[in-house]
Amino acid sequence: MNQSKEQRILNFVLQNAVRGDPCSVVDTIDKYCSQKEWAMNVGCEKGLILDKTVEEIKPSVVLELGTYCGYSAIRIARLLKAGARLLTVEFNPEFAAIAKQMIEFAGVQDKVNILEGPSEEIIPQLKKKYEVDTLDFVFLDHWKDRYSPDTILLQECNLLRKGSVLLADNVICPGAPEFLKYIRNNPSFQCTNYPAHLEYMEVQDAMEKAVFLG
Ligand SMILES: O=C(NCCCCc1cc2cnccc2s1)c1cc(-c2ccc(F)cc2)cc(O)c1O
Ligand SMILES: [Mg+2]
Repeated sequence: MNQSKEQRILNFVLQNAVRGDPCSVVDTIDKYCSQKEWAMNVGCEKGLILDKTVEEIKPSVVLELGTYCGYSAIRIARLLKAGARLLTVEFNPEFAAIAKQMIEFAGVQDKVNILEGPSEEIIPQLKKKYEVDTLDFVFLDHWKDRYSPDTILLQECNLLRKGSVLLADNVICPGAPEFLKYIRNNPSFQCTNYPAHLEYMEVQDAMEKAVFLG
């Protein structure tokens, strides 16, 4: 049975990156996906916006929606302080299995917990099952039409506190128009747009940051 693209990316990392070195894993994925096969990692340009946001917040508890191969989970986890943790949610079991191996190879597995399932099921479990009080940072990178319902769900589950930061990928390409409409018209959020390019392409994209005002 021939390999999936995600398996080929993982194999390239296992053969070319440095075990235990998250930066080399991130750079190796970017090298493969810019030179050989495009894949929907947040990439290096938007990855820098993600890095700066994490460095600014210094979060203790992070939620990522949309793990894929683990690229952004590794980017985030490498910047987390001792004791901080990342919960990352993936819907596709194959992707979750690839991400687990990628995260372990990078050596950040002690900071990362991969949760398998749809966001609308997982989010309501975060407090009781995953012992979350509130979330300091949420990276939205899953189904684009789930961004606004899941932002509402996070509020309903009392998972946001004054100052919680949401960062959404792809608000231009593929686009999340309903989310932008919702979040920019909501007085409980202070929004900032960060124009960028679609990963590995010369196509316009952007990230949207939204700070919850409580
Ligand atoms: O779809 C994208 N990401 C979402 C994958 C959703 C799977 C999940 C659903 C779900 C539900 N619940 C919990 C966890 C999860 S994970 C995506 C797509 C493009 C893209 C694709 C073609 C193209 F021509 C131009 C851009 C670029 C990107 O950066 C992306 O992130
Ligand atoms: Mg994305």
